[in-house]
Amino acid sequence: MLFHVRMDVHIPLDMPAEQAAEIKAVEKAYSQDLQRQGKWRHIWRVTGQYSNISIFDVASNEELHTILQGLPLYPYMDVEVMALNRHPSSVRDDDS
Ligand SMILES: O=C(O)CC1=CCC(=O)O1
Repeated sequence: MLFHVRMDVHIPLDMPAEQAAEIKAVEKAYSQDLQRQGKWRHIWRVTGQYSNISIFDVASNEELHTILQGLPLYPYMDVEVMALNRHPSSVRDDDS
C-alpha cells in the first residue's frame, strides 16, 4: 500500500542545539534503514521549508502508523497522510 506523507517539523526554539542534533542523527538513521528496506520509497525536501514529502510502501495502515510514531522527530511534527491508488492511466509498472 502506497502513502503520500507530508511532515512539517517544528523543533522548539529552546531545545539545546546538541539535543536537536542528536535527535536529527537518530532520525536520519531510522529513515535510511526504512529506505533500504524499501518501505520509505522517496523523501523530498520541500524547498524553503523544514518539511518533507515522502512516499511509503507498507503492508497496512497500522504499519505506517507504527513507523510514523517511531520517528524520533514525531513529537515535533505535524503529519499529513494520503492513501494512494494506482491511476488507471499510469504507464509505470512500479507505482502500485
Ligand atoms: O528533516 C526532515 O524532513 C525530517 C526527517 C524525516 C526523515 C529524516 O531523515 O528527516
